[in-house]
Amino acid sequence: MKQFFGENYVHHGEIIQLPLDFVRQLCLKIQPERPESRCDKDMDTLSGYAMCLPNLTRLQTYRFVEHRPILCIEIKPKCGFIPFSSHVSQEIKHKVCRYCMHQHLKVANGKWKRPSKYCPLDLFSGNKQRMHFALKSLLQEAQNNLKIFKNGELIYGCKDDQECVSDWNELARHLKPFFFPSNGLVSGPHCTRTIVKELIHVITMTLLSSTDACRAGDMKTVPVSQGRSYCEASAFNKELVRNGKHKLESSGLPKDCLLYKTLQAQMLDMLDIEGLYPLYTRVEQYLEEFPEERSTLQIDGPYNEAFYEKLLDLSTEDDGTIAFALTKVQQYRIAMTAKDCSIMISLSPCLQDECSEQRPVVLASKSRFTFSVSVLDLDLKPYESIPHQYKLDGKIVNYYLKNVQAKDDPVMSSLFKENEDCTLVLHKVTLK
Ligand SMILES: O=P(O)(O)O[C@@H]1[C@@H](OP(=O)(O)O)[C@H](OP(=O)(O)O)[C@H](O)[C@H](OP(=O)(O)O)[C@H]1OP(=O)(O)O
Ligand SMILES: Nc1ncnc2c1ncn2[C@@H]1O[C@H](COP(=O)(O)OP(=O)(O)OP(=O)(O)O)[C@@H](O)[C@H]1O
Repeated sequence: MKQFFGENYVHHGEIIQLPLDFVRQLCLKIQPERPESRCDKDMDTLSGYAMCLPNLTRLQTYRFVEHRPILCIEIKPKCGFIPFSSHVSQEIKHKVCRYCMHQHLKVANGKWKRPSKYCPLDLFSGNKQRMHFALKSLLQEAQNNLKIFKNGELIYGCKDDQECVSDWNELARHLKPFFFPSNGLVSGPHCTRTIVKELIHVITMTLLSSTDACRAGDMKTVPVSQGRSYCEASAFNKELVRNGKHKLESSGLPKDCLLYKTLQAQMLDMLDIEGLYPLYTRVEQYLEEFPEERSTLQIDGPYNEAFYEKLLDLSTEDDGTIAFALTKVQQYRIAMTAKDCSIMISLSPCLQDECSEQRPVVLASKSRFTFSVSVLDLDLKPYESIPHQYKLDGKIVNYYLKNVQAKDDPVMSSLFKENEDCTLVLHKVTLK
């Protein structure tokens, strides 16, 4: 993933050996702390190996400022484009993004209590107004897309499935010394709003800031212009339409910022899961016939130079070969990974005379910060998860069409009203 994001933003960690007894004890200790929804996954307690990663809630580049207070904002932006593939069978997928559709299914399944107004297409638009709206929406309903840490400790966002810290006044109290160090701002709702605005501004600027070159930088996946640059379900878009404006601005992302690189990696999903699934089936059938080929085809790695070279073929013309199917499957896995990773932005206050040209600096109205950005959770999504992706895609779209779009449509909604007359009411009956 370093090829896509750049050397400095991906921390591959180090493999370390641990005593088995320590791992067993650790597993027992963390198990009760794990969110319920994650309990289907277990820690590997038998290998005796672990990955040691740097603490990304800390600044990554300038160790000497480590003693300073540090803020870290973690954003899981999710998929920032609407599929442009001709394999898409439902028109709605060309209009409403997956995140916005998925919100309805997640609320119905009880994963979240309320839907979020966040739409990834607003964040990835590069338009400051839309980005501001997206970030504000994340602050209103953080779900698993936003966390804020102060000195490494979670101060805002969901700890687990149940417990969420989302009090803006409390957040402002934590942030005030960072943004208004010499005070001068009275507390109250105005103060809270001002601080939140400052925070959003700083996040926007860091997300749009230049990052170092990466190897895949010249790899033109797909121009953003090919798909729709806004999502019809975005609350920002709906508000514009209500106000009689129909053209949504998309300023485009600077080509060297981390959001742009993330989006390019996501866009390696060129065929959409609907176009990809038959290719996955082709690979599966081939493997059934020639199981010994699995390692030659590098299905499970090694993710080396040869693997990377194959990813560079961006053609979408299917020549019926296994090679074509496999390339698309592996590109899809990269895209999936980029759709589910998190961006960590660490900020540490600095004084004007301490800021040199070598250090990236972001300015707020009354303070300035040195910062670092990193990408987290970049282990490649497994080949085996493709059938699950295919099923989930169908579920998300069908749920949306049945329960959301149908209700917005006047003809369908009258059908629903008629159906309401047929509601079966169950009464409790006491048997004597
Ligand atoms: O499919 P999605 O979009 O729901 O993404 C899953 C995430 O749900 P989200 O939508 O972000 O709430 C999901 O997030 P949570 O664990 O629910 O916070 C995981 O990141 C999951 O990845 P993996 O299967 O654990 O490797 C993610 O699964 P993958 O699709 O990335 O495999
Ligand atoms: N190196 C790190 N530095 C700081 N925080 C981290 C680091 N790695 C993970 N985290 C925190 O832990 C959370 C979960 O991490 P991550 O998503 O990588 O785990 P996972 O592999 O998906 O978890 P699971 O074990 O449940 O499968 C992240 O969202 C982040 O808040």
